[in-house]
Amino acid sequence: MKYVIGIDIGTSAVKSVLVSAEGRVVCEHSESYPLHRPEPGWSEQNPEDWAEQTIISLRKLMVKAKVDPSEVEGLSFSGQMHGLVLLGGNGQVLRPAILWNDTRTTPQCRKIEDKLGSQLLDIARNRALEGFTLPKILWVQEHEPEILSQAEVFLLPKDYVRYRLTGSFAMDYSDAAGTLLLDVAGKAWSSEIAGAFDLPLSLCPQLVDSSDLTGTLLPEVAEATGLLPSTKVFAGGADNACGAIGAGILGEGKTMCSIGTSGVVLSYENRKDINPQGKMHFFNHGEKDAFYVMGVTLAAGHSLSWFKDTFAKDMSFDSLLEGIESVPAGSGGLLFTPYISGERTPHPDANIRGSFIGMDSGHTLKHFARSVLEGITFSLRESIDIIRQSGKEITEVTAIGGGAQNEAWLQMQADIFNAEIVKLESEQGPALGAAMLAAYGCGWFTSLAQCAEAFIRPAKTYAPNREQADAYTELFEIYQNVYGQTRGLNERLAAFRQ
Ligand SMILES: Nc1ncnc2c1ncn2[C@@H]1O[C@H](COP(=O)(O)OP(=O)(O)O)[C@@H](O)[C@H]1O
Ligand SMILES: O=C(CO)[C@@H](O)[C@H](O)COP(=O)(O)O
Repeated sequence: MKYVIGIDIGTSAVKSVLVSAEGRVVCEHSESYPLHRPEPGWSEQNPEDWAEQTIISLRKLMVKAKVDPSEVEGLSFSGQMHGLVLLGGNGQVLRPAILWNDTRTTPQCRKIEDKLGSQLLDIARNRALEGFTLPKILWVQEHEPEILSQAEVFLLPKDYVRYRLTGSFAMDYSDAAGTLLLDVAGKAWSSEIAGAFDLPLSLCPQLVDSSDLTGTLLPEVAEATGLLPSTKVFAGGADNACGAIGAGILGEGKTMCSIGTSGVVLSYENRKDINPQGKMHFFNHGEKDAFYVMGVTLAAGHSLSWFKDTFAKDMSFDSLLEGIESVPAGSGGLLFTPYISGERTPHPDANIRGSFIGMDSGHTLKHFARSVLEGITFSLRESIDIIRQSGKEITEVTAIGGGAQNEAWLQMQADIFNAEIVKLESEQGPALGAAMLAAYGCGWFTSLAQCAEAFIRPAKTYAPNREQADAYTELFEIYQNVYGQTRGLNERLAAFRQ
């Protein structure tokens, strides 16, 4: 039997999956690492933790799976997007990585908009958002100039791990698209954008396609993981691009909803000339020369894990959510907005914070749990609506990520999105997508779409329930009012956030 490995460098953990030539996930292993919040709004991780835990995770995967290392032909990566890793001349990490959910860079975003004006949307196809990489580089330029002056190259999280496994630098287009330094349609680093901020283009690594071979394992890594040094390492892609591959979003009209730490609604796009005017992200796909539009809820799964850790620490997700289907739509008049770390789509606002509106003495933990799920799903519906307004039809959505494990939540997505929800046999979309890039890169298939036919298996479909969907249409309208009604209050409260 032959195998490939997909490695997802997530925000909370690295997940490795061993996938057989028939597309069966025969073994998986996960190792977590900490996230540091040294100041309000900051979010950092230690790149060494990603590298160490990836090696540990691969070793444990190989021990558990008991397969001969010679049967593992290749591996590839999926990674949390946008995180800035700055490396010096010897490849040493110069400061902790600044992550996608770090919101310190509002002034740098305004600076980018002022300097580039409409050029930004014309070239990078995306607006300046706190989570993207260029604002983070400008923050370091302004606050830690001595660090930037030592930097030889910047990488994104999975590129750093790949560098540690192979010794070579590269970045694929799907991840480079989230830096704001890429000419997305032209597939090249933008000298206009880099030049506007006095950044040398040499800071940007070599660009590759997601399925390109970037090397083989360093001998010491092979020894530590139990793999062979000849194991082929393919570039990989952004977690959302890999999630799209792992969910079979490989053709016009296909849409997915991923609920991980963040939440994402993503739709395939093969036209490179569309310009969503910054309302949605527009990024390169992991499939060569394809694209996707995407809306992001910053704290989707994170809202639920925050709620559980704060109010029901000793409960598992399953026990917290047990019986929520018996709470009616609208959670007894309780409405939650998931803005606990600010928001992106449709409100790019680092200052907004979440709310529970309508708390009543009759509400129980179950009402709160259901309203958290409803608020997260309403926020994702806002992205669905923007995509529908752009002329795309969305009648079916493939659900992936940790949030796709709960049946009641999947039914709620069908009711709130007014679309059929397809659950797959494995909700490990990004890691599976990374494994598919390796399988395609190894030449097992002639296209990713052919690989998807062999690897992706739908498990169950959830159809909208008319009565519930009608109730949600009314509730969604109320939900959409909360942002405007609470924005001013949150601006005033920001001074008290310590
Ligand atoms: N049993 C479950 N039921 C519903 N949601 C869950 C369950 N387990 C995890 N989740 C949600 O999934 C999220 C983690 O998803 P995952 O895709 O692993 O995230 P990431 O890749 O960002 O680390 C958690 O924050 C939680 O909200
Ligand atoms: O910032 C974005 C996309 O633009 C996030 O989707 C990150 O890529 C990480 O997401 P998780 O998979 O950890 O939720």
